[in-house]
Amino acid sequence: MDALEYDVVVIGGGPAGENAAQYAVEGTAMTAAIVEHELLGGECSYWACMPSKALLRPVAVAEVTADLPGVSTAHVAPRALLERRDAWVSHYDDSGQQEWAEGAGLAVLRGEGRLAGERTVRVTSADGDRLVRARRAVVIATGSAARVPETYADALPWDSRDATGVVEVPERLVIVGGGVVACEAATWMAALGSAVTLVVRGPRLLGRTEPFAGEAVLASLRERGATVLLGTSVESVRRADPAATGTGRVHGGTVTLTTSRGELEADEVLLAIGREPRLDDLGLSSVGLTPEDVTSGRLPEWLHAVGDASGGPPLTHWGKHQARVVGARIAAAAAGEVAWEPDREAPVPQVVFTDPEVASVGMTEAAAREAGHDVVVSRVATSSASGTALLRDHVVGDSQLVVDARSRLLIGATFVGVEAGELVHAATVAITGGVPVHVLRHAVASYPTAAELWLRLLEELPRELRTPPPPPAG
Ligand SMILES: Cc1cc2nc3c(=O)[nH]c(=O)nc-3n(C[C@H](O)[C@H](O)[C@H](O)COP(=O)(O)OP(=O)(O)OC[C@H]3O[C@@H](n4cnc5c(N)ncnc54)[C@H](O)[C@@H]3O)c2cc1C
Ligand SMILES: NC(=O)c1ccc[n+]([C@@H]2O[C@H](COP(=O)([O-])OP(=O)(O)OC[C@H]3O[C@@H](n4cnc5c(N)ncnc54)[C@H](O)[C@@H]3O)[C@@H](O)[C@H]2O)c1
Repeated sequence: MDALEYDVVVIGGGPAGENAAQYAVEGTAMTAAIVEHELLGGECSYWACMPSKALLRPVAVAEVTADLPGVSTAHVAPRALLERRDAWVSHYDDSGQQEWAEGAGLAVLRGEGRLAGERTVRVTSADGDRLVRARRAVVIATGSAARVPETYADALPWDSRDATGVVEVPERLVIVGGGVVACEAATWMAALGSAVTLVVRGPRLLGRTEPFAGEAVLASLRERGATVLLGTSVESVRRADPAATGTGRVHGGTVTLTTSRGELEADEVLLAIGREPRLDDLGLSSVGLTPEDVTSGRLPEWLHAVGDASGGPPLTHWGKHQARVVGARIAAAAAGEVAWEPDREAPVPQVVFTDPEVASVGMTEAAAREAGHDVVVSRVATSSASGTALLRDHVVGDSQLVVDARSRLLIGATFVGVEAGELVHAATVAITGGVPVHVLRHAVASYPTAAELWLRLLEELPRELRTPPPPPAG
């Protein structure tokens, strides 16, 4: 079998894979190929970020109009909302992405990619197998898949693809999980008309964020009619006539869940209990590696992993950042150079697009204390700046900074409420740049913008943090 040859071969054409390929060869004479077995653009473009945010934005705007005298109240129009989603996923057609890739000088090889030895990828498609050799590097960018434990498998539950690709709106929807997918999906499915029940194993929603953030989302979901059962585990699941009807359609008859609080009946059950890197069946053993080697970064110099497949935070912007770093490393190594990288580890921001919005970066207060920081916290109501208060009548939620008192550096921030997703970026910049809080106080926000909340947060810090730390004794 004649092998194709490229400098760089990327397995998986999601946002991480695309960025790794682009950054590795851009401005060089090198060539790159992306191997993709589904839609170029990946989970994010067709079944995750894009459709979910296309569904959530009109819902959020309607919520604001209901809380903003001076405009007529808008209502969600389910059919039009689903059409908006369909437009944002290009009707599940990736020809636009293919054009982008070709324009960027990247080859797209359609088929399933598997490692088949050092610097070698076997691509299997309906046309048969092809070997593709990488002169310099192979990048694993195969993303992640939703977790579906055995208990649920026979009931053919919905996963996030069904929720973002919803076609039939189930009358009664049970969502298992209390994380990001569960909270966001509960928001748009309730807006589409489902009676939503969240079954949450843990004691709170959004367990990895500050407790006050999960509490605000809990109150809001209950206010809009969702039932949220905290501290509840699912013991068994049965379904009448399960049927593989297709993505976003109800997968059969009534589902009965036996939980630690009794039985629940629903027309559909959405599993939102986390994702796992897609590393099985990737031919890792052909180069003596296991999935754990990939997620712990024990890789030979020619092999890289980026995005969800790397086991890092499963977020598009983080995967793309990793991919740009890896791409630049590959390009620099090919030129006999070493890519410049900052000493400070980049913090990972995340925005949860619920109402209220939750945005965070860096460490929570509890994580910072556990890591041994001398923690100072400043927390204010998000409504406490004129610029935030103006945006709607009832601005709910708190915002908080976590500061290391010794270094005066910001190490974490959480914003809940209006413009949270925009407010958090200043925190990301401050942490990335190592800007101490006494300097940050001199970054003046315009009046009356939401960013003035920063002044309120910095004013709440102890006065001694308004000056540089005293020089070390002796
Ligand atoms: C419902 C939902 C909403 C989300 N919303 C957000 C959000 O708002 N913001 C955010 O930052 N993150 C969000 N995420 C997370 C985000 O979707 C992922 O972090 C992101 O898609 C990861 O990108 P990736 O390129 O690593 O993987 P993916 O996007 O999963 O792409 C991997 C690609 O590899 C292909 N592939 C896999 N195996 C092979 C193989 N063997 N051969 C060939 N091709 C292969 C797949 O077909 C796929 O196209 C959301 C996730 C979900 C589930
Ligand atoms: N806006 C965004 O950035 C966004 C939106 C959606 C998804 N995502 C990404 O996708 C990833 C996956 O989202 P997710 O919500 O599926 O995962 P998650 O890790 O956010 O939440 C999983 C939830 O399921 C619970 N859980 C885990 N195992 C369970 C079990 N066996 N039974 C019952 N409950 C169980 C956990 O306690 C948690 O509440 C997230 O980590 C996130 O990074 C991001």
